[in-house]
Amino acid sequence: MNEADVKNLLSQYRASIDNIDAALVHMLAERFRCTQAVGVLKATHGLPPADPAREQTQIARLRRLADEAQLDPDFAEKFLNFIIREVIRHHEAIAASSNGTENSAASSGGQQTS
Ligand SMILES: C=C(O[C@@H]1C=C(C(=O)O)C=C[C@H]1O)C(=O)O
Repeated sequence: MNEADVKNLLSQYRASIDNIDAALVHMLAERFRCTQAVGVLKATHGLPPADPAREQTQIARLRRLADEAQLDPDFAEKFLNFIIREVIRHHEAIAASSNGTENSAASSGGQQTS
């Protein structure tokens, strides 16, 4: 393979990587939009920000899916835990702010400002 072919192939891979990164951002934005609404629901009804039993179910499922997809299950677990920790931080902030109705997902677009 000559230098021009290598450059061409590299830029093709990078175009796919850029598309995948964009999809990840959009998927994460949608996920956080949902979890912000869950945070408001929980705060309004006095439910705790974290649900460790639900998390265990999600982790077990994601590890299975990762394994099937030839993705390292440990990496998948770490990635999910990283996201969940951030969600719980948002839920704690929502619960701390009045009764949770003012800091709604609809009004903030799912984005945490603090
Ligand atoms: C979103 C929730 O709140 C927390 C965040 C979770 C998540 O980001 O998937 C899962 C469980 C909870 O600890 C929920 O209870 O469903």
